[in-house]
Amino acid sequence: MLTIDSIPAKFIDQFPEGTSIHGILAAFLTHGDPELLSELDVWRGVWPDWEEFESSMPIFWPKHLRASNSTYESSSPEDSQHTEAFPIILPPSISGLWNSPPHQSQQAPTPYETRYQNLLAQQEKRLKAAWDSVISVFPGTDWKSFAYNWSIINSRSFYYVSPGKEEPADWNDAIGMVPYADYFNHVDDAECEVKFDGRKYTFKATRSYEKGEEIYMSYGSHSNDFLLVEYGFCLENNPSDAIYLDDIIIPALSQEQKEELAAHDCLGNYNVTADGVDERITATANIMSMSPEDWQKYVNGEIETQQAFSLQDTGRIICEWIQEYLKQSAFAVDAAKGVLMTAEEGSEKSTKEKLDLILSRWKQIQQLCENALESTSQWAKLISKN
Ligand SMILES: C[S@@+](CC[C@H](N)C(=O)[O-])C[C@H]1O[C@@H](n2cnc3c(N)ncnc32)[C@H](O)[C@@H]1O
Repeated sequence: MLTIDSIPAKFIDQFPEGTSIHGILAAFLTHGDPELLSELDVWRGVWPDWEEFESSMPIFWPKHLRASNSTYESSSPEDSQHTEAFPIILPPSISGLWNSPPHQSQQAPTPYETRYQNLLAQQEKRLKAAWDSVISVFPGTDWKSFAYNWSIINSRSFYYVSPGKEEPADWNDAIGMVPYADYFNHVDDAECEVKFDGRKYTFKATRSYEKGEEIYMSYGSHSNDFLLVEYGFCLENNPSDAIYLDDIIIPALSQEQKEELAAHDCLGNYNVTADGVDERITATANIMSMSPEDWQKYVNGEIETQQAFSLQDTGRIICEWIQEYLKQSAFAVDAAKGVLMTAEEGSEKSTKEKLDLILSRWKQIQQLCENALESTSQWAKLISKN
């Protein structure tokens, strides 16, 4: 394995404190001892090339295709600094932006971890921090070489924590590279069991495979927005696909409601899947439709759920939130189609491919919203009959 433990200490010690393991591994692949690196040649020989990352990962797309709430003007020092506004075409979990109100980002009383939201901004922050560290040690570093190695690690690493060490505060840094195991492609419900015993990985097929059949593994239960940003692809069939309603719900809450919800761990990360909404969304819709006294009784389990709130009121509020997301999706689809028309005139093939990918992602989101609407309205009606 290639981990922080296999890199010579004198290489690691050059980096400023706080440099991510991800950054040091990428720096090692870029500037490490050629003799040590030559041992990895066979493995590295079949890695994808830079062009593949450039075309598949939104972080490397041209600026007009990746408008986001990132505070980094650009992850690439080669990019010129544009100030003009670009249409928002990426899904909100990726861009953190909306085409029409609600456009505020999450206003929680205390910030919370949005692991599956603001994806591009979070990724740019990690890459930029790693880049700043590497150029402080190797000022002449070539941006593309480093960004390539950083992306290789980003898309091909496995969970790894050094023996005897605590898990790092940032889960993105619990990483190591497992030669050849990084050839596995991802499906959500992979028929392959992956185990890590603290030292080594084992991979075991959980059914028999035909000769030549591809064995997939699972990279985790990730939404398609996450897969697109981190790995450059979306799954057609993804049971873990989800969208988030935070930017719609949180601005509609009073400060007291936010504090109350935060105290019950029900503020933020409002997750919608094709099956419907999570309990936090239900609890939040309830706080809006119930008296404060009843809500207290309900969260403390002092009254039966069915007596506690009107399912129709709760269901109606939730459906309005999902409709709001659908409204946003119509704006983004129009914006993406507008960009597509200009791209077609200039017959820019790679731009067209990216826009087609974004449009197909939006289609998935719209279908997910429709399914969630259907299951929420059924749930509201069905249970109220009981
Ligand atoms: C760990 S590598 C997997 C092996 C990869 N095919 C290779 O050797 O380059 C992860 C990359 O594989 C691709 N990938 C993995 N699973 C995929 C899938 N289900 N559909 C499309 N691309 C996938 C993506 O480009 C992703 O960034």
